[in-house]
Parts: sequence; structure tokens; C-alpha cells
Amino acid sequence: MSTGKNTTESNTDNSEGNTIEALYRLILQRKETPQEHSYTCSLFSRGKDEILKKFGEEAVEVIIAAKGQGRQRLIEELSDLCYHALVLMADEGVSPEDISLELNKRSKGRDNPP
Ligand SMILES: N=c1c2ncn([C@@H]3O[C@H](COP(=O)(O)OP(=O)(O)OP(=O)(O)O)[C@@H](O)[C@H]3O)c2ncn1[C@@H]1O[C@H](COP(=O)(O)O)[C@@H](O)[C@H]1O
Repeated sequence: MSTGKNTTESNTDNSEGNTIEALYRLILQRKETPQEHSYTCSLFSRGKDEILKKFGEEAVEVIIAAKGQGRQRLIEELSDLCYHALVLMADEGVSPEDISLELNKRSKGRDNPP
């Protein structure tokens, strides 16, 4: 998956949290400001059904990769899936922070059962 850094488009930050959030912000920018030659913009312009279709295709490609195409191929397909998940999230108004909050809620529930 290609990355952005903070609000720029630099690809030098390997911190996973920053990478996901920076890429999400860049995807949001693409949604708000259409650009020529942007795959992300073309995906938004094709609409929700196409975004969902791509997400499903990438999920299937992850499964196929995990069934014997090797670790590097699996990393590439998981990266495609993460990117398309972020596009879906941006289209639906769900942020990485929303996901973190949900995961944190579950983590607290498990660590401190009633
Ligand atoms: N991380 C990604 C990223 N991961 C995967 N992809 C694209 O997702 C597509 C994967 O789908 P396929 O393999 O089915 O390829 P395809 O045949 O081109 O796709 P379709 O025409 O069928 O939709 C490829 O075109 C990849 O280029 C991505 N496209 C963009 N980004 C990042 O998104 C940001 C914005 O980029 P632009 O969209 O170029 O502005 C930048 O940081 C990019 O690096």
C-alpha cells in the first residue's frame, strides 16, 4: 500500500498508525477534490456499488494469496484490501478513529469482564 505522511503525500513514514491515518486523509481529499489520473477519484466517481465490488474482489484475492502464493504476495493483497477498506470507510463517513474506538471498547470489555 502506498502511504502519505501527515497531510502531505510523502511515503517515508513507516509507522503503521500514521500510515493508515495519513492515507485515509489523502483519500478524503481525493473524495472532496476530484483529480485527473487518480485511481481513488475514479473509484469514487464510479459509485458505491463499484467500491463494494472492488472490496469484495480484493478480499477474495487475499484468500487466494493466503492459500499458497507466498508471504510477499499476501502482503500485497492485504495492502490492496486495506486501501479499498479505507476508500469504503471514506465513502461511508467512518474514520480510522471510529474503528480504534470500537476495538478499544472490545479490548476493555475483555480485560475487565463484568
Ligand atoms: N494505496 C493505494 C492503492 N492500493 C491499491 N490501489 C489501486 O487499486 C487497484 C487494484 O485493483 P486491480 O488490481 O483490480 O486493478 P485495476 O484493474 O487497475 O482496477 P479496476 O480498473 O478493475 O478498478 C490498482 O489500480 C491499484 O493501483 C491503490 N491506489 C492508490 N493508493 C494510494 O492512494 C493515494 C491516492 O492515490 P491516487 O488514487 O493515485 O490519487 C496514494 O497514496 C496512492 O498510493
